[in-house]
Amino acid sequence: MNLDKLDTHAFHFLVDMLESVEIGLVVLDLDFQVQLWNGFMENHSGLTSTAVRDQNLFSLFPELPQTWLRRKVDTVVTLKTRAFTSWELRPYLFRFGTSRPVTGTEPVMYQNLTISPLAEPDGSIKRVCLMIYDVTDVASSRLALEQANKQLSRLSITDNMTGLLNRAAWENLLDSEFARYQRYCHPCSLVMIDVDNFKSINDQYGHPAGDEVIRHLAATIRAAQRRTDHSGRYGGEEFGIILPETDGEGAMVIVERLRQAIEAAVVKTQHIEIRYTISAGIATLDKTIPHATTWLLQADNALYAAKRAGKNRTEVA
Ligand SMILES: Nc1nc2c(ncn2[C@@H]2O[C@H](COP(=O)(O)OP(=O)(O)OP(=O)(O)O)[C@@H](O)[C@H]2O)c(=O)[nH]1
Repeated sequence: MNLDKLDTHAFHFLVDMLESVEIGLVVLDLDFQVQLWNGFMENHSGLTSTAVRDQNLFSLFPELPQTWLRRKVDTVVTLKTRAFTSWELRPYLFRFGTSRPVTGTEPVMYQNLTISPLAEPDGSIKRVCLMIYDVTDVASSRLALEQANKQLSRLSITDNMTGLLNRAAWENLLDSEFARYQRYCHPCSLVMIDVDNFKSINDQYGHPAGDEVIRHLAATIRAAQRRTDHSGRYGGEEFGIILPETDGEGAMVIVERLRQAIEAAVVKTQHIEIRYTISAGIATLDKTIPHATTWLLQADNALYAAKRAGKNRTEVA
């Protein structure tokens, strides 16, 4: 655009456009005194251009990231080039509200920011222009998509009925804990748990009541475990718990506490009260176990030994 040839009329509607454009425009001198503040900035900050004129930006907005913005502006002035920051790196510069909040986040306007050097006729830089773009819509759909993807990946590793890990996800962790033992030799125990006489619970009270028992056991396991333990639903009424940093004795204490809690519990469902018990098998890793599947087989064998020995008990491989 050739500014020399601009008549007063053209100048007037150019200023009008700057005032009404849906982008925030702020001109600052090198001491961060505000020289220009357009309509977008007035509307969203609630401060008129007269009120901010010649005021220091950081006094007006003490919450601005001062060190960061000064460094950015320094680079723009020194290199005489534009700088750009996307909302993904810094969600916003000015904390403005929005009428279109992003689901699950606070209602702030997401912003992209461009900082441009404004050259004087002699080529020197004495001012910069901040351009603030409202990208809340873009951010909103991107964040919603990310949330949906996160939920999908959570669903793909979760057992629907119990909320514990499903078999595939749990077996992956079994493999990783086995590999970790090979490298660091920290103690690690595996527990397999099965509801006793579950078929007769189903037969006597019905399948939905059987499901309640499965959910009850899962909730009791979840409540008993440490954050570092990994529990999963291995099959119908069979569960596995991996106990990192736990030797055989430690595992026995944990499992016996769980077994006794289950023995003492009552599952109340549709006016019936169900009591049930569990059997458990423990296998603690040692150097003779060649593979994760062998480890699992040992815990399973211990579990069936517990069943054969009369149920409602824990056996060690
Ligand atoms: N309600 C319900 N039952 C299930 C589910 N998955 C498997 N089952 C049932 O669980 C029962 C398992 O029975 P069995 O493997 O014979 O074992 P059990 O009766 O528990 O006997 P022991 O293991 O020897 O104590 C079968 O009747 C399956 O139909 C489920 O998700 N919900």
